[in-house]
Amino acid sequence: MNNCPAVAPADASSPKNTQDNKLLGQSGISVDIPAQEMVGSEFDSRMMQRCLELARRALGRTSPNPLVGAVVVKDGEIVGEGFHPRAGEPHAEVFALKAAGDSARGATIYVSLEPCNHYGRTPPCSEGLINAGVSKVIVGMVDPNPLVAGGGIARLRAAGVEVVVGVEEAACQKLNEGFIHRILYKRPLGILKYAMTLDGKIAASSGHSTWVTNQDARSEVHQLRAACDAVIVGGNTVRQDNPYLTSHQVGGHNPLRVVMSRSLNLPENAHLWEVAEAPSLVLTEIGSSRDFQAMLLKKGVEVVEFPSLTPELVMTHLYERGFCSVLWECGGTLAASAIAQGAVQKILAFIAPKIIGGSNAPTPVGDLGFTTMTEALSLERVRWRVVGSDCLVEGYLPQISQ
Ligand SMILES: Nc1nc(O)c(N)c(N[C@@H]2O[C@H](COP(=O)(O)O)[C@@H](O)[C@H]2O)n1
Ligand SMILES: [Zn+2]
Repeated sequence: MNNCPAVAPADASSPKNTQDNKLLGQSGISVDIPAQEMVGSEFDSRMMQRCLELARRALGRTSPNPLVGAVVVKDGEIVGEGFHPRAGEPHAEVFALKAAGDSARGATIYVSLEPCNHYGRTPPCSEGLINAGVSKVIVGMVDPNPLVAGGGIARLRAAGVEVVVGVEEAACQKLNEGFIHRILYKRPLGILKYAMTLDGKIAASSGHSTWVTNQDARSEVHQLRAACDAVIVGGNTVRQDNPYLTSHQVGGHNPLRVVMSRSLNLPENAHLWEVAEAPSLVLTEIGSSRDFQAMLLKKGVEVVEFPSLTPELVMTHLYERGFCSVLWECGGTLAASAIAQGAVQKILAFIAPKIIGGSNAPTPVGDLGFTTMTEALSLERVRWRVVGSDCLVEGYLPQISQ
């Protein structure tokens, strides 16, 4: 799968989904390249792919910052590499320049995101590159952050550095679709993931659901968790499945495991209350059981009370915590509310070639209030691929007018 995120909305303050399917390079921020056309040589593409490979080493750990990789090339050879490890630490370019040392003078640097041009937690990379004497900068994508937004490229060009923009642009945007969404919409990207049988059920009518999909699909879900900042379930999922929601990867990142429960009618001994491996957060409403809250706090589980617990407010809360991407792994009722409230932009549906039947067996998305097929949400930029014996369908939701 290789598609790019929806970006460049008319109103970037809106948390709702967007139908605007333009590439970042085509809109809002001006970039002098036509999208979809190959920019740069095959060698440039290979170097940019190396940048993305380096960037992925920090998967799940950089929010609210992006994943960025950089490679310094001199006389056709890589002389320095780097990636951004986490917010507050130096940017990818700084690590790559440091590794290159004096060889950076007159060299070309590839970087998957436009070099920054502002004083944030760290100083501007544009100045660092100019001071190091690089002669050419090859950029994957323009930084949507309004503090940068083409300013890094302009600064470099003003200093006489040659700049090429848009090498492997779609792949660079895809890697940072959560960061882009966060910057443009002031919300994390919401990804609804579910696994269902060929007849559209996520469990048997008894509630039994282990396992709908094969091991390959479950490993893919573990990788997905490792790349996300948080994973959300509702109380029903805790009661019925008692999940761990970890990435099951040695040394891999674990997302914050979030439970939404108005009543706190939850089991006392759920796996999610074991926080040695990964942190947990319970979101509830004011007035829910103080005793249960005290028990959770004692076990190290964070509890936050809302006057009214809704997916929309939860996404606002997670944005304020600095998150870029949130995985909804909930049941159908919560999934429907999350979709209706614009808390989901992307769908990942694993479909297993199995039939369970049962008119009461649960389905992935509950009532959306639609009564005709013309109201159905048609996904955009749909891709699918086979994962073991299952099929994974990926797509983006259109904007819902409310
Ligand atoms: N080009 C580039 N390389 C990196 O390694 C980066 N982390 C970024 N990030 C951009 O700068 C903002 C964060 O700045 P501070 O880390 O706070 O100094 C981030 O929002 C991106 O716009 N860019
Ligand atoms: Zn920087």
